[in-house]
Amino acid sequence: MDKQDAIARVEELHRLLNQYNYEYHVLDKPSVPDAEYDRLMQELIALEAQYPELKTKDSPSQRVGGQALDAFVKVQHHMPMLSLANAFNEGDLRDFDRRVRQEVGDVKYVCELKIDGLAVSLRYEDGYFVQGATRGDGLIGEDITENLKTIRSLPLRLKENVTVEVRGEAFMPKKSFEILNQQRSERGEELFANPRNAAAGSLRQLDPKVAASRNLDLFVYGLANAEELGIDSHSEALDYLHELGFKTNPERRVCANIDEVIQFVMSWHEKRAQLPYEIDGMVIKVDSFEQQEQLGATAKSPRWAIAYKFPAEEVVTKLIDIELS
Ligand SMILES: NC(=O)c1cnc(OC2CCCC2)nc1N
Repeated sequence: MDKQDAIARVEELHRLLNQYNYEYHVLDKPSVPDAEYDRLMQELIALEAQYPELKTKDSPSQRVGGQALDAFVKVQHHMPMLSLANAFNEGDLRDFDRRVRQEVGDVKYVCELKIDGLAVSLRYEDGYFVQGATRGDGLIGEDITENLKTIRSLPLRLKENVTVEVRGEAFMPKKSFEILNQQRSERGEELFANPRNAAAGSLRQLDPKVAASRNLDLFVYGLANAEELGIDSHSEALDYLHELGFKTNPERRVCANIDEVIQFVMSWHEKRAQLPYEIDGMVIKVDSFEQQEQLGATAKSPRWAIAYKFPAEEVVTKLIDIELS
């Protein structure tokens, strides 16, 4: 194949592989068999070997591209990553609602599952993933771009060529956690205490190949620069993120008042055991960005959002049957 044809074919392969990856890992609805995906990937790798100048950073072949690092570079967040104040019971939620309505009057809330993983910030420029970082102290995080690229539900290129700063939670599904600890137990290695620690430990690996082996996943839940994109509410921002190709959590609900919030929150206390990932509570946010602006934030946390923490279950320690020698 001559270079001109190769350029066109590589672009088509990027489009196909990104689409099939999106269908499989974001929609969980693959439209082609894995063998077709693998065949196209092999074709791309062969063309990139034949024409190295066609191997770009955003290529689907470069998800596990990075060399092992010596250390993580620090990153200053364009917009600080705030943390959440906590509510522990219905009264705390009603107090939150009262404070909010005193300030801004009638509000709608968006209720989301609180994914128990690691908060990350993702930067995209003209539709391309350019940098990912941990929360750190909220102002300065660690650059874990190469590790985040290994998460298959993280799009390397968006469906629109926009520049966005996105917040999300990287997590390890329960099944992946169990398999990982089973493997570590067989190798006599120290076990991870929970999926959150396993996800954090995986993303802090200096070698992306280790992160790639950990089957991490990602839900995005915030668009930091939504207002400059002319979006008026958090619920619209989440719909837009989904249209861009991100994986958003479908179990969210817009509630008209705190009674609906409380009913929804309590319904998930029991149901969460059936989820394929761990949640440690719910996050309640004022929907309107104008009202969020009016409410503002303290040094640490927004006044327009609160986390409701589920009571910790009594930890039933799973005795690992120890081979009695
Ligand atoms: N772990 C979660 O699922 C989660 C965490 N945080 C937020 O939003 C915070 C972020 C900054 C202000 C509101 N939403 C979430 N869903």
